[in-house]
Amino acid sequence: MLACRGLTKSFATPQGSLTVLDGINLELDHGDSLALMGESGSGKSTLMHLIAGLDDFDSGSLRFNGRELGQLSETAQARLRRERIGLIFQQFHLVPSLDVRANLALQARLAGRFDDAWCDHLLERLGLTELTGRYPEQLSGGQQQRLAIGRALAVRPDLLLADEPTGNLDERAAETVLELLMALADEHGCALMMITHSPAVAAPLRRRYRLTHGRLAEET
Ligand SMILES: Nc1ncnc2c1ncn2[C@@H]1O[C@H](COP(=O)(O)OP(=O)(O)OP(=O)(O)O)[C@@H](O)[C@H]1O
Repeated sequence: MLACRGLTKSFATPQGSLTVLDGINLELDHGDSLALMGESGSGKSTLMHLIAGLDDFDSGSLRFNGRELGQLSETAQARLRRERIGLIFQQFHLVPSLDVRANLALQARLAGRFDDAWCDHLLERLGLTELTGRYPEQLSGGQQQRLAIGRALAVRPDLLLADEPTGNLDERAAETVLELLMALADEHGCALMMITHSPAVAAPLRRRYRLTHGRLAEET
């Protein structure tokens, strides 16, 4: 479903060009799950941003569902990503003026993929049914992150990208959120790529990769 080949990315800095990704090869299939680990500054978020289309790569190839992203128009790329990729960040990025149900449905509505029954199912699975009329500020951190997971899944994506999704949560809330994230990705058959610093968080995922000096290596 996702195939990166020889992806490179450098940033211009006052000290000169900084090569962050130096030939990344990676494949991810439906139902697969992968932890992306590495020191702070090793390029984990940069790689995720390239896959999500939040930034451009310098060279290499990025194929998603059999299509070379670089060959699609900006609009087609944006549509593909809006419809097929769900993003979850450490900060929840919920809309303060929308209640739980409206936040959950937001991306799916924008992508033209809203399904009432699927949203109800997600609310139920995420333990948010009783809270549907509340606003984000009336939720705990764990509840907010569960809602952000629901929003990403509401679109029925092929790929979920999660950047330290439990980084802002205490241990107990983190555990619940992770279990739900993995269970729902599994039930829905979508691939999951998760950035984490924690070996314990990475352990249940099918594969673990480490970024070092711009290169990606699988941990055995
Ligand atoms: N827009 C930018 N301009 C210049 N340098 C950048 C830019 N974005 C990221 N970098 C640099 O690229 C490197 C990789 O950053 P990135 O955020 O991908 O690391 P990370 O592995 O996700 O780190 P962390 O675990 O701390 O979140 C860092 O040295 C960072 O300073």
